[in-house]
Formats: sequence, C-alpha cells, structure tokens
Amino acid sequence: MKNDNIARLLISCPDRPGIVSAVSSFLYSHGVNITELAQHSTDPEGGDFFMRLEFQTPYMDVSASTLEKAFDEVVAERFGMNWRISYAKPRKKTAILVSKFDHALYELLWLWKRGKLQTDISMVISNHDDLRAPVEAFGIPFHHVPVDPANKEASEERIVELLEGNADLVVLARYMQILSGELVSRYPRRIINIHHSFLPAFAGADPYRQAHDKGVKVIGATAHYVVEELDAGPIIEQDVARVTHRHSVEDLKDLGRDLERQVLARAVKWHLEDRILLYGNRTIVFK
Ligand SMILES: Nc1nc2c(c(=O)[nH]1)N[C@@H](CN(C=O)c1ccc(C(=O)N[C@@H](CCC(=O)O)C(=O)O)cc1)CN2
Repeated sequence: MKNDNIARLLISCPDRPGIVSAVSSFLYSHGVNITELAQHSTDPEGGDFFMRLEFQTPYMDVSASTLEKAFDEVVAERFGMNWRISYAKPRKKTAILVSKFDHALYELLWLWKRGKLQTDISMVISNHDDLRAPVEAFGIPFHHVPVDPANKEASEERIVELLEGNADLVVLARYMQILSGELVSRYPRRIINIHHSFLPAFAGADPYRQAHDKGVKVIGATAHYVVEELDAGPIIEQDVARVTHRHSVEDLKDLGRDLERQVLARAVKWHLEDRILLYGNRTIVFK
C-alpha cells in the first residue's frame, strides 16, 4: 500500500474497557482498514490509555473532515479522548538547523535521500557557512544566519521568517545556539534536539568534558523535544557506549558522534511516522 493512502490516529484518554472496540468498530463502519495498532495503559486499575492506529483510507466512505467530525461525536466525547489524525499527504516539511558539526546533518540527509524519512527537507539553516556546499549538493536550500551574541534577537527573527510556512518539524542537528522561549513556543513539541550526553546527566555546554572529568564508564546521546529550559524537554530516544580511563575527551567525542547521529535519526523518523505520544514530560514511543 502506497504511503500516500495511510493515515494515523493517535489517542490518549482515561483508561476503561471498550476503547479499542469502539474505535475499531467506528473505523470499520466507515470502510477503513486498520493496518497497525499499538496501545499502552499506565495502570490496569484505571490509569491513562494511549493508542496509535495506522489505517488505509482508499475505501473510506466519507471525507476526512466528515470522519473526524463523526469520530469526535460518536467516540471521542464518550471516552474523554484527546486525539488527532495525521495524513500522509501533504508530506510534512522538515527544516534542519546546524552549526559546524556535520555528522548528525549528514545522517539525516543520507536517510532522506534514500527515502527513509517521510518528509521533504525544506531547508538547512546554519549560523556558519561551512556546510553550504554539501547541503546544496543535495539540492536543498542553505541559509546562513550568523548569530551576533550581542543581538541574538536579530538572527532569530530571520530564522522565524525562514521557517514560517516551511517547517512542520525543526531539527537541531548539533545547532549550538540556545533558542528563545518565543521561538520555541512557535513549535511546541515540534523541535527535536540531539544532546551529546545521556540526559539528565551533563546538560548544557561541553558535556564530554564534563563526563571525562567525572571519570564516567559510559557516554550517551539523547534526542529530546526542545522546551525553553535547556536540555529539559521530553526525552524521545537515547543510547550509550562503554568507555574507560584510557579514553581522552577527543576519544569520547569520536565515539559520541556515532551515537548522536543514530539517536537523532531514530527520533526524527519516529516523529515523522507519528509514533511519539506525550505523557506529561515523558514520551510513549510506539516503534
Ligand atoms: N531553548 C533551547 N535551545 C536549545 C536547546 C534546548 O534544549 N532548549 N538545546 C541546544 C543544544 N545544546 C545542547 O544540546 C546546547 C547548545 C548551545 C549551548 C550553549 O551554551 N550555547 C551558547 C553559545 C555557544 C557558541 O556560540 O558556540 C549560547 O547560546 O549562549 C548549550 C547547549 C540548542 N538550543
């Protein structure tokens, strides 16, 4: 089945019997075929319920807007659901922000080129001009937006202007500038950052040196949604690698780059496939 005819229904609500039956019966009654279903209950005795359904739409007997209106009236109100439906078309647009480190950016561009990311990369924005040539070689617009520490507002105004209408998702691929609350608030739970440590350890700048100074035996990488507070957003994906006293800070950075690019790529892929639900400051990932 072409991806174009796939839609995804994401649900969260108080847990109680009958939810899966009511949702699947509703979709069946409108000629929809469910091709993937995952659910999670936080407490079988009556916690919160989360579900992700993927379904085919070619034989749907009503329009998308009619289906959504009916679902809200017939099912969602009955169970007190928070829900949304995401459609494959139009494809989500992704903008990538980068500084000088290229490894996380290259991983995303390579996956995208191979058709492994369900998105159109609309642009790359950087506070340095170093990566213009490789980005433009992929046929992607590159925008150099220098950051003046004395006037960070000016660069953010330009970034906001570039992103407007061109980004459903913003990815910070080792972008080394702290975003203002104003910019972050424009993209709630739609900015993903890769932090080069196993959060919550070693938040902030230079985490590998922090880790080395502590004599850690593992290093890590964390992909998370961005909130105004630095490195404090909901964690999406993490990974670690073992290290020893023989590793220098530069060795840790070398090992960390592989973790960072793979962790960010998984997080971006899962977001684009609508596999991530939020539960307070935590995520539930139906991977
Ligand atoms: N509002 C947020 N902005 C950003 C976040 C975030 O979680 N919330 N993550 C960072 C990425 N990051 C660590 O992963 C990070 C980037 C930059 C800094 C920092 O201290 N930057 C200095 C400037 C450094 C330079 O010019 O080279 C600063 O902005 O003053 C710490 C952590 C991305 N943005």
